[in-house]
Amino acid sequence: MDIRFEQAEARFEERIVLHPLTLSLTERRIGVIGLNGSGKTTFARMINGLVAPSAGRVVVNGFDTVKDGEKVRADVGFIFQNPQNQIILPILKEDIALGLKPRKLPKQAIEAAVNGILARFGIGHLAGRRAHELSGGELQLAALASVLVTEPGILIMDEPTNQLDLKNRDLVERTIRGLDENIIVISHDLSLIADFDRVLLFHEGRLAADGLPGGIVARYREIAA
Ligand SMILES: Nc1ncnc2c1ncn2[C@@H]1O[C@H](COP(=O)(O)OP(=O)(O)OP(=O)(O)O)[C@@H](O)[C@H]1O
Repeated sequence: MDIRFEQAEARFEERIVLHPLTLSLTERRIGVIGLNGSGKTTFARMINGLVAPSAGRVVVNGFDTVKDGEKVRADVGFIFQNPQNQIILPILKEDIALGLKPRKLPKQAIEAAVNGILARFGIGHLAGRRAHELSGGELQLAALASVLVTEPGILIMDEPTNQLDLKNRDLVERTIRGLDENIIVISHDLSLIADFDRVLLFHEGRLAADGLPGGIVARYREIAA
């Protein structure tokens, strides 16, 4: 994974939400923390080009997120804060197959990929279920499956354990820990990122601290106090 922010800034209607940021990310598991409204989601959305920089640029694996937006989005999977927004088609296995449609694979290959990804997350029994019937934890695992079936090189998750009860939170946390993919996780759940390779702390639209989880979480506690 090679993500570069080069003096990249984000503004919404003249208001700076992310001050110019220069940063290179190569670690496999990166956590992003900070108070509400500190700019975390905006930062994450800039990585897959959902938010275009108002100045500077963001380059992902050699591709500019604006000029080569399609290539970047094919390689950067994004799991939104509300997994309900992730599942578009009513039946889970149909929704997961949808992500593979652009590849024009034979029917059997699509079926094998869908069954394989559902099995990987232990939700094969939910294949024929309607998305709105799933519990919060099941929905989060389904969202993971729907994004990872396309094998993105980088996976971004925006508060993946936010709306979950303790049981589902543990399940989703364990699942995230078991992922082999390059991941960037925004989280208010500090235990989730406690053993990550690098943590970024945002505060008032600036990168306030950057390093190993222990020191950065301590700094966050000072800011929050
Ligand atoms: N599309 C938008 N238009 C206008 N303002 C926006 C937009 N998206 C975000 N903002 C503003 O930018 C600031 C940073 O928001 P952002 O969602 O990046 O923060 P965050 O750290 O992810 O917050 P949270 O932890 O609450 O999800 C906020 O003040 C927010 O209101």
